[in-house]
Amino acid sequence: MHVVVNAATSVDGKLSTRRREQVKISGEADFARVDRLRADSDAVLVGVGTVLADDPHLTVDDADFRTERAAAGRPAHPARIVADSRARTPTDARILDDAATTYLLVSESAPDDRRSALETAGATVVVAGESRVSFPSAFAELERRGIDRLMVEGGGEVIFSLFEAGLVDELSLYVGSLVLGGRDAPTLADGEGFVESFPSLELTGVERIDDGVLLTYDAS
Ligand SMILES: NC(=O)c1ccc[n+]([C@@H]2O[C@H](COP(=O)([O-])OP(=O)(O)OC[C@H]3O[C@@H](n4cnc5c(N)ncnc54)[C@H](OP(=O)(O)O)[C@@H]3O)[C@@H](O)[C@H]2O)c1
Ligand SMILES: Nc1nc(=O)c(N)c(NC[C@H](O)[C@H](O)[C@H](O)COP(=O)(O)O)[nH]1
Repeated sequence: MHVVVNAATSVDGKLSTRRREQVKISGEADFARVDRLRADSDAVLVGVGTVLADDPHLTVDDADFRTERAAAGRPAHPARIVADSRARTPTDARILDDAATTYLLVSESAPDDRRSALETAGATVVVAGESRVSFPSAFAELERRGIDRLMVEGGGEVIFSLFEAGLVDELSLYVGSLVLGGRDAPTLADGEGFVESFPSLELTGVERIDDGVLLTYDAS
């Protein structure tokens, strides 16, 4: 599986405010680039933290991109994936509508009633990990289901775990020209943090977009 992490941060490295409210950091051109990245992917993954904070839809906006996918025999939208160990995703979340397939990655500790409520709401549940979703085994299962190109849109907890597991191949980071501040605001990679053997990246691109800059890295 090829994993591309895409996110937008403020110049001080924040994904959103200390209240975890969604902030539109990207401008029009960068959101168009993100839409292209989604259209080129078999699936888009976020953590349950992002679902609870943003209620995202994670579909392709551009009709031409959807037509292109259909012409290639692919569904109009990539599959959507939520990492959600305890099946906390609300059953009325936009990500569960029938616009696209939605996989819910849960752990063995997810309550049965929550699992079946979310299956009834349209999710395809994949169990991977004892108390927390294990991305290596979840990705192996998703690969068996035909997902080769995965886009990850955050948030900071999930992105840290993917770097920790050595599962990131590419990173595209849009840095918007604003300061969000906040010692408790989510950043690109939160989690426990590294104290040694820091993942090192190779800078492959620097491009001005809207009033910010897009940095692309090879991480494999
Ligand atoms: N600017 C951007 O590009 C961007 C992108 C995305 C999100 N955001 C913002 O970021 C914030 C959400 O980020 P977040 O870090 O709180 O949430 P997140 O990374 O989206 O989700 C974190 C949750 O995922 C679950 N999870 C399951 N398996 C995991 C694993 N192996 N490793 C890590 N997490 C795992 C955990 O909950 P369980 O233990 O219950 O499973 C964890 O609390 C929101 O404010 C959102 O607006 C911004
Ligand atoms: N590239 C990017 N720039 C931003 O300024 C921003 N706030 C996000 N945030 C990513 C997060 O995952 C959002 O929840 C989805 O971008 C919402 O996706 P929809 O529009 O509902 O499909 N992503």
